[in-house]
Amino acid sequence: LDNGLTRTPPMGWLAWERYRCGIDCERDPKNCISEKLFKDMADRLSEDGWRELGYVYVNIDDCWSSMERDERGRLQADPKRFPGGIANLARYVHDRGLKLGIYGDMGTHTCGGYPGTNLDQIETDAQTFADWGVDMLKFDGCYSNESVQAEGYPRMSKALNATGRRIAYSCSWPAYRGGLPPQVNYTQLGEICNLWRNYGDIQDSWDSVLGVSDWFFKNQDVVGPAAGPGKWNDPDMLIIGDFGLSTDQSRSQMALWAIMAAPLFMSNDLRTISSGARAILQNKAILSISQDPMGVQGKRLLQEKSGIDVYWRPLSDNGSALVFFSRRSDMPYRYQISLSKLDYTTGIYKMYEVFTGKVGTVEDTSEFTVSVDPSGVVMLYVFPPVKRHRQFHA
Ligand SMILES: OC[C@@H]1[C@H](O)[C@H](O)[C@@H](O)CN1C(=S)Nc1ccc(F)cc1
Repeated sequence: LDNGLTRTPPMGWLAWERYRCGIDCERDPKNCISEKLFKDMADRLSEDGWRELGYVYVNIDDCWSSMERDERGRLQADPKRFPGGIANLARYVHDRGLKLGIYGDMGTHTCGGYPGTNLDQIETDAQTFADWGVDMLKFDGCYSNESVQAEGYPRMSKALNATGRRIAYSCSWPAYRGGLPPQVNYTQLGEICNLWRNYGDIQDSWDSVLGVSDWFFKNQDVVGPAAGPGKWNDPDMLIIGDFGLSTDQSRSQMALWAIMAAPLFMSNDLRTISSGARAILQNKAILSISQDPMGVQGKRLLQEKSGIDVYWRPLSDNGSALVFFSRRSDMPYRYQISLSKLDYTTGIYKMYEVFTGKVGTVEDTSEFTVSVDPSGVVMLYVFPPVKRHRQFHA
C-alpha cells in the first residue's frame, strides 16, 4: 500500500502468541491483556535499546475491547483492564518514540469473541482508531465470509486513508482464503495493505516455525514477487525468547525471517528475556539484511540430499545474504560449497558470518566449508564482488 509507511518490513512487539487472550487480571495481573502490559513493553522497548534498532511498534491483539460498543456505536476498551483508555495508552507509547498498533476483525466478532466490524461500521471504526492516535491496524478475518472480506478489506483501506492519519494496515485476508491464487489476488493485496498474513498462526514450537517457513519457500515464486517497500508477506510473529526454541532454532527463525523480508514482530516477555535471545533479536547484521532498502524477498536456492538447505536474498549495492540450514538431527554438518555453484558471478568476495563475526575472502570458484548445527543455521553477509583484475601483461 503506497501510504509512505512500512518502506522496510515493520518491526516491533505483538501480544498474541505469548499472551493470547489472558484476561484474568485479578489472578494474573502481570500477564493479562491490560494497559499495564503494553506500558511495560513500551518501557522495555524504549529503555533496552530495541527502539534504536527499529523495533518501534507496540501492538495490541485480540481481547482488548469491551464486549459492548458505546452509545455512539464506537468500539471501546475494556474499562477494567484499560482504565485510561486507548488514547491515553497511545500518548504513553508516543511519548517514548514508539507507535501503537491495535486489532480489529472484518466480521461479526473477533476470533476471541469480542465485537467485530460489520460492513456498515468500517468508517466508524477507522475514525475511532485515528481519533485515538493509533498507528497500525491488524484486521483479522474470523466470523466472516468471502464476499464480506472482498468488500470489507479494500473498504477499510480507503477508510483508514480518509481519516487523514497515517495508519499502517495489516490484512489477515489471504490467510482466510488459502493463501494462494486464484482465491488470493496478490496484486490487489499490494495495493490495499502494507502487510498481510498468508498462512496459519504460529505457535511456540520449532515444528510450527519450520512448517510456516516451509510453506513460504514452497510458494516463493507466487508470494515473493508480491513483496516490496510498503507491501510485505507476513509469516507471523517471532517466538524467540519464549519457551519452545533452542538457541540454534532461534537463530534459524531470525535468519529465515530476514531472508523472507518478513515483518519482525516479537511476541515475548521483554521484562525477563534472556541475554541469548536478546542478542539474536538485536543482531545488527541480521537487522540490516532484514531492513535492506531494496526490499526484495529472498528465496530457497537448494535442498541438498544431506538435509542442508541454501537460502539467498539479494541486497542493495550488489550485496547478498546466504543462509545454510540443517534439517538433520544428528550432529553439526560440514557443508562444502562455492559461490559459483550458487550462480554468483566471477569475482572475489568478502563474507561476514553474522553470529560469530568471522570474516573470510573467497574467489567465486574456491570451495569453502560451513559447519551447520542440527536445526541451526550459518548466515553470511556477502559483500559486493571485487572484480578479478585482468593479469597485467608486460
Ligand atoms: O484471536 C486472535 C488470534 C490472533 O490474532 C492470530 O494472529 C490470528 O491469526 C487469529 N487468532 C486466532 S486465535 N485465530 C484462530 C485460530 C484457530 C482457530 F481454530 C480459530 C481462530
